[in-house]
Amino acid sequence: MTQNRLIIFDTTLRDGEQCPGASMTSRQKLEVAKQLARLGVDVIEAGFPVISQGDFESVREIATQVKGPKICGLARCLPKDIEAAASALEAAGEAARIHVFLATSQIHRKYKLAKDEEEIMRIAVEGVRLAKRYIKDVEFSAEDASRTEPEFLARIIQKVIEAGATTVNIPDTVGYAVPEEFASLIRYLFDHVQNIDKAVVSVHCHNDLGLAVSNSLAAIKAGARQVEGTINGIGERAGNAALEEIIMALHTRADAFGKIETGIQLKEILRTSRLVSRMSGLAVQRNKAVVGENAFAHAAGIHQDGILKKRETYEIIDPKIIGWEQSELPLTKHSGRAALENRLKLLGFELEKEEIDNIFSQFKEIGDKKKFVYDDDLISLVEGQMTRVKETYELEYAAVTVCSGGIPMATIKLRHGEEVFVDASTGDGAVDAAMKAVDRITGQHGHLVEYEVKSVTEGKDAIGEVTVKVNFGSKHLITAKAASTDVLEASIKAYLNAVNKALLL
Ligand SMILES: CC(=O)SCCNC(=O)CCNC(=O)[C@H](O)C(C)(C)COP(=O)(O)OP(=O)(O)OC[C@H]1O[C@@H](n2cnc3c(N)ncnc32)[C@H](O)[C@@H]1OP(=O)(O)O
Ligand SMILES: CC(C)C(=O)C(=O)O
Repeated sequence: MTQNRLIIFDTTLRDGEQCPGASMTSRQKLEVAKQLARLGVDVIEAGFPVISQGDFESVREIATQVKGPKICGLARCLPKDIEAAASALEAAGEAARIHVFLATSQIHRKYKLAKDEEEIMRIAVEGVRLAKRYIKDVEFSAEDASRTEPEFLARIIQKVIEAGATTVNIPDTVGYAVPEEFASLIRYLFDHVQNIDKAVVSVHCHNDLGLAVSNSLAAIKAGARQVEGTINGIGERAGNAALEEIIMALHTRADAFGKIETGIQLKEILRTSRLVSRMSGLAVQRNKAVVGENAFAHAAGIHQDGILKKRETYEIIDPKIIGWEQSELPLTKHSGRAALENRLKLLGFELEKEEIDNIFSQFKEIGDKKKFVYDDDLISLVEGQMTRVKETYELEYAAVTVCSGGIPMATIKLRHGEEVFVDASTGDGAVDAAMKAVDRITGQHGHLVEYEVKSVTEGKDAIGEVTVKVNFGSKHLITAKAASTDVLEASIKAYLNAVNKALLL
């Protein structure tokens, strides 16, 4: 391996599964392990075999079936743990790794383990030696390393390497470290552990302060050549370092981190994230970097315009290289003309500037009422635009009161050129009352032959599209439509459209 090759150690199936509610069945874990192999991780920590028969079986199954990466099992520095791990990993042969750990910080030594430094040193060395009897590839983790006295940490790391550890892991177990300090600790170990070149230095960061990825990257810059983490950053408490974020940071900012190589197949990243989310039952937050639904969705009009002119104006990663189909430009009230026009073109509509202007103002009105403006909403707006006639009368205002057992009453205000007319009417229902009020102003007398309301999209805030067929005397059966998030408004506008059409005949 070259000096710049970074070993990617995935612990989704061990530390990731420690996330409350993320437990997976053996079958699910096997499926995730196969996908991690396709992703190209170097080591899969498949579980902690001593903790349950289920974990033992799933490590054994993964060790038997998954080829490519090393398969690793976790163990405390206890013979029963090490023996269980060695036994579960047997089928992996040369690809097996055993991972023994022991806490080294003062607080863990004193309160959790009730052991002094020398005892901790002895137990760690004995744990590594015993593991080494079963498996050549032994990783030792100094749990809570970032809160351990650096001098003691350096001594214990030196001793476990002498005992045969091939990887020494420096965990920030409780997510306490900050990047510059963590990088200094790694540099300190390179400077103070005499045999450090005999092992790979690894880091394993937790996210309690939201710094897991930053700390991991700082450690890589300081010389760590194995990084541990999980897909989607799942794990104990606030989780582990998200591997997909580390990988994409290294890929995107080679100028900042140097040319670090990994065996990762970038195009498998999204698929892996989605599989882990489904199998663990843990949803990925929408705004999560790299794999969240919004990671490549641009909502602001200015950004959408920039993206349409040159993707790189607002995107530092090409979403296609990690498995996304493309960036998204969702239409919302924040969108501008550029995004609207682009979407209309993709829907196959070539419209005049004036038509787009009309649709744009209606689009903004809908955007104020609904979270998203969907394609079907747009199609309905375009249809309205195409069937639009010169508006002799325009609706300025409508108020309709309906109360159970009472008589519906509508007040309508219409503009006719410079003039404004207001009138009111009762009716057999809200729509009937409104239509009669329109008739009183316009002098038309329409008879509603057909009336249909349909929802254009799903959801409570969906646009309602109203189609009316109105008879203005036997020869004039006129069809007209209108759409609005308020079906009563759509009904009045549809009827008024019919009246305007009749006036043009
Ligand atoms: C930072 C990490 O993520 S470490 C990994 C954490 N993962 C897990 O804990 C996996 C799930 N755990 C379990 O199923 C259980 O805790 C088991 C099976 C591991 C142990 O269960 P129990 O024997 O009932 O012990 P319990 O969990 O109550 O306490 C842990 C014991 O392990 C000891 N221990 C903790 N770490 C180590 C270690 N690295 N080496 C040796 N002993 C250790 C503790 O001192 C304590 O021993 P004590 O009971 O003599 O005080
Ligand atoms: C076992 C070790 C690596 C661990 O999970 C931690 O310290 O967080």
